[in-house]
Amino acid sequence: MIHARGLTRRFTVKRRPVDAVRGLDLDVEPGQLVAFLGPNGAGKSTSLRMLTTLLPPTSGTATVAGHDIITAPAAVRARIGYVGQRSSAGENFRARDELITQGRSYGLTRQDARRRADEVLDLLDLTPLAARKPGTLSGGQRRRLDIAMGLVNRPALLFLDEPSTGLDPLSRANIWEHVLRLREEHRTTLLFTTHYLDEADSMAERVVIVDHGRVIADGTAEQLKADLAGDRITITVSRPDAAPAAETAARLASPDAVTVDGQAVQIRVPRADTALPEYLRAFEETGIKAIAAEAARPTLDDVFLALTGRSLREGDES
Ligand SMILES: Nc1ncnc2c1ncn2[C@@H]1O[C@H](COP(=O)(O)OP(=O)(O)OP(=O)(O)O)[C@@H](O)[C@H]1O
Repeated sequence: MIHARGLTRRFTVKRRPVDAVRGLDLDVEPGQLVAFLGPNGAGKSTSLRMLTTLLPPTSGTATVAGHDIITAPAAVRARIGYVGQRSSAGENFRARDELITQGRSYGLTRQDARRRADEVLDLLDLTPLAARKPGTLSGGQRRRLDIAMGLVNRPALLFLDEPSTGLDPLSRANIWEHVLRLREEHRTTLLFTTHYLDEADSMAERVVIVDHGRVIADGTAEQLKADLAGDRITITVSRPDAAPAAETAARLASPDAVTVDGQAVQIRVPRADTALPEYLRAFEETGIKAIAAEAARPTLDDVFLALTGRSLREGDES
């Protein structure tokens, strides 16, 4: 469904080059649900905009939904849907009319455009809101309308750029319910970008992590966590400062696997169940009293940290 080779995009900002995407290779099979995860400025949106023909690449090639993005952009656009970060619906027309206009722009007859508008309203549970103007909808309802707009042409492949950013948890869950239904009922191939680690982890069957315009990891969330991050154990000690405990821990683990946070020492290990008793024994032997211990499975943030030395959460806050 997507075959991209060496896609790059350079912008010039104040006469300086900015390499937003530095050689994207990506193959997505029909029906896959793929998350594009990365910090601010990693090149996620630029990649999506190239794959959807909204932005010409500086170099590289790609076929999307069977057509070349450079030589046959209209054929690509006819077969895909794109839901950008900003809402695509205007303010002045009713939701249903927006959808009809969208259908007409794809060459549907007035009658077919109306029929399709009603279908997508139903698919996104928006029928009761069909006569409302987009500006009067809540954030979550409006995002659903954006998705409906992206589905008017029955795309085999839908790109969603941060579909749930800025929404409250309930609206986020609701958006996902609809996206998953779409996939189940229509086998739509889905590629979405997100900052939310939990969303990529729980929703996507495949996670592509990008940083500084490059893919730095690609696999199922489980694979990435098992291969790159390992488990994390946290031991809290009775002393106010855990630095001596960290020194003891570093004798059993590699020093960069150990971090200190106040009274707690965190250690990255391949398997927490066997490692934890070893560390507790070592602490006891050196006269360090542990008052609490816990083991945690890794998150995708641990994967990103292992790959880059940075936290994806830091990127979120910036
Ligand atoms: N139109 C543009 N002109 C100049 N620079 C741009 C343009 N679009 C993107 N960039 C730059 O390219 C880099 C990648 O941006 P992009 O929006 O693709 O990242 P992103 O991963 O989608 O980030 P975010 O999560 O913040 O949306 C950034 O440094 C950004 O400032």
